[in-house]
Amino acid sequence: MSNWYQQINKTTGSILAKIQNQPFIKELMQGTLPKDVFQFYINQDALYLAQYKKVLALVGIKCRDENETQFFLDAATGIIHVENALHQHFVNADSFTTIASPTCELYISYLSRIAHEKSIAVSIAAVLPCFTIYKQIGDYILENQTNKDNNPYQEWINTYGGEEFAASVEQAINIANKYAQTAHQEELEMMNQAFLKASQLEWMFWDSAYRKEQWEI
Ligand SMILES: Cc1ncc(C[n+]2csc(CCO)c2C)c(N)n1
Repeated sequence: MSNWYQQINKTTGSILAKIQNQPFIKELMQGTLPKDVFQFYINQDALYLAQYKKVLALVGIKCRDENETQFFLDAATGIIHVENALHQHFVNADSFTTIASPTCELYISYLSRIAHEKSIAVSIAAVLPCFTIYKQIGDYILENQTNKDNNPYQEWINTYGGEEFAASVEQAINIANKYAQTAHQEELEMMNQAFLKASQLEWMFWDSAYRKEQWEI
């Protein structure tokens, strides 16, 4: 499979279009997203990132090439530095919860299960939408917004749009494509399923934040 990502990105294109149309993304772009909704998102995202960085570290040590290992371990440490700074900037410590919402729990549990139980190729496919969807959404907002000077969420938008993040996303895609090249049919299908599921979970994560999803019981 010479360009696995190009194919799966095309197949899952309708999910990206649906994310662009989510009220969370529209209001984030307009700067009208209610503060409490954004706060809920940042809080849940902090819980997500705390687990996601461990998943990335696990993916890193499974890689067969030391440059790939370095890439995922750097990405994991990058989360500690960059994203924690962003969260500290936004999170009001008094209202911070340590309880993951049902969707947050589902997403981190899913990634953790895949990284622990499946091959390196499938594990990379599962962690990839986290990179690619945020890049696509960051770029989409930067290209379409008209309020860069007065959007209260500009710092968040700038983190995921633009050049610096693009280089890291490209590297993640290249590594995924490399493993897809030597994957057999059954493994390719599992890669596709993992990428699809993680993309669906990205949609669900924003949807759950917009609804400030709670445990019903
Ligand atoms: C639910 C959720 N999904 C993806 C990201 C974006 N993201 C988190 S870590 C990372 C890789 C290294 O920076 C990326 C792109 C997020 N914040 N929250």
